[in-house]
Amino acid sequence: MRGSSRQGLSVRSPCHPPPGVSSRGPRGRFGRRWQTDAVSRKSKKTPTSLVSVTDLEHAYGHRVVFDHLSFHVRAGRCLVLRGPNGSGKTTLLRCLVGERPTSGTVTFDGRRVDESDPRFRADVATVLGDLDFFPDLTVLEHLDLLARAHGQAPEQADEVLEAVGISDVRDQFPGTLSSGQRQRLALATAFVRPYRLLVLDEPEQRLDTDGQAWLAQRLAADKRAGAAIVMATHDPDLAAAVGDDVLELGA
Ligand SMILES: Nc1ncnc2c1ncn2[C@@H]1O[C@H](COP(=O)(O)OP(=O)(O)OP(=O)(O)O)[C@@H](O)[C@H]1O
Repeated sequence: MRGSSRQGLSVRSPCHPPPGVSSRGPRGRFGRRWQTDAVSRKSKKTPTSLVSVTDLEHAYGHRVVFDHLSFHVRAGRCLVLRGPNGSGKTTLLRCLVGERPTSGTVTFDGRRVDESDPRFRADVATVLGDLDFFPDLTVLEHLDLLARAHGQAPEQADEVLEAVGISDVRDQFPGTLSSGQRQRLALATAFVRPYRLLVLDEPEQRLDTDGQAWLAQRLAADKRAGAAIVMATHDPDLAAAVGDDVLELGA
């Protein structure tokens, strides 16, 4: 565990605390760039809080990844998770979308998160890790299936393909795509459907410069449209372009 002088946020790394720092003391820190009221030691549940996290802890066996973590995310805001490899960003994102934490609560729109709840699934889009695509569905067929499942017009898949910049591979199978094209397809699976909360794990990875710029613009537009975003990223430019609040996990 490194660093302990923190403004109220509790994040714990898997490592040992330094001398004088309680193993249950507050950890993590606010980024300086984004003054925030969305991340606080004590979660303030307001009518516009879409996501509320209260006293969250997650451990793998005896290894505590974080504890005493409380924050909330409002509609139209983006919370950026930062921190070195292994600091717990993915684990936290997974807890937001249904992985059972060791203790603490996560609510979405006032209800405890339950990934089997159709309302939750309708409202929350995720791009977490490398997605498993059906090997014998084309790029277009994947998006078409998702668009229809979420009640979208048939042309929605084509529009998103165009927007994400992979319309030229629309008839290819996922196994034939480059890694950057796969990432664009992964993002398209979220963008082809409506959502109130978007949860992203390093969405910038494997994107070229144009793709990164487009992604930042798209996420900014999502916020203006009222979506909440929680995003782990190692890209300071993307964080600066989209983030309103930042939660740094230590290591
Ligand atoms: N299923 C698991 N079983 C045991 N330990 C795990 C498991 N998943 C993650 N961990 C451990 O939990 C810690 C946090 O992992 P996590 O993937 O959340 O980190 P991260 O901040 O997302 O890292 P990165 O920046 O590399 O993506 C790591 O030490 C990791 O080894």
